Amino acid sequence: MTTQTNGVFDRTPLIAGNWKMNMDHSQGIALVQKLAWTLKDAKHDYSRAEVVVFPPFTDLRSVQSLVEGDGLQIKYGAQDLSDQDKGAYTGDVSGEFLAKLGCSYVLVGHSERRLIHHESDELCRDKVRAAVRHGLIPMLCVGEGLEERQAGNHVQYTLEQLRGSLADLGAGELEGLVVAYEPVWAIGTGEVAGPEDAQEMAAAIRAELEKLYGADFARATRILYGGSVKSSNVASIMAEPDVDGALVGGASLDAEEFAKIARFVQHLVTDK
Ligand SMILES: O=C(CO)COP(=O)(O)O
Repeated sequence: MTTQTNGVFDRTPLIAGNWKMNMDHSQGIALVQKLAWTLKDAKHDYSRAEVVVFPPFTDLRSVQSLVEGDGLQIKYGAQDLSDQDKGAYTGDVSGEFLAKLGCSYVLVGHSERRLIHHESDELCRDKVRAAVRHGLIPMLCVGEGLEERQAGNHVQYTLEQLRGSLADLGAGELEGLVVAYEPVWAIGTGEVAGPEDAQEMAAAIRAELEKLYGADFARATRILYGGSVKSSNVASIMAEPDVDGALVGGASLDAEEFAKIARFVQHLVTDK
């Protein structure tokens, strides 16, 4: 990933849409089609801002057919995966199956999984490992709640999550890793972390990655911000040197708004 730069480093910005539990497969196809058309009309350059969607599992086969059939440059991934490859794990989905569906990425440890499904750092680590085993790029989500933010422990808390979710994994296994910083208090609330908050954490995450895996790894790793990102606030967040993209929830369900976010980012990169 060395095409366009974000600030100082060679990192292609990444705009990702996490649909969460929204959009059945026919709605999902319509959304991807509209997104692709909107970006095409705007002459979006995907090499300057990568665009990825994370539909529900049940949409993935339909999205694959559309993307492959129409030769779209939009990439897609799953919102979760099992830490196991196959067997008696009712309701779970293997990374092997996701790879067969053409997924490029997979979210690991989204706060809604950590909080609602009580996923531990250790489980997230095993999921990261499963993703890598099947050639999927893990997009590891970390971020503090309101309590840690108010107590001023947010950096320490988030870095602990990061270390725990990557424990015992080597740099060689993690090529392409993406980290998404999503403060829980900013998700779906309309509260956005200030650009300086996003930068503070992104820089701390990068410094930690450097400690763990060395400078080259840290420099190459993309760190996204997520939490109430919209076309009206993405520019200021992306202006920060360590923020390489956005993980967008609600606003990614509106093709025009999501395309606008991707377009803004592409322009920022071009103009930097
Ligand atoms: O959780 C998020 C993306 O993964 C953020 O969601 P919102 O953009 O709806 O706040």
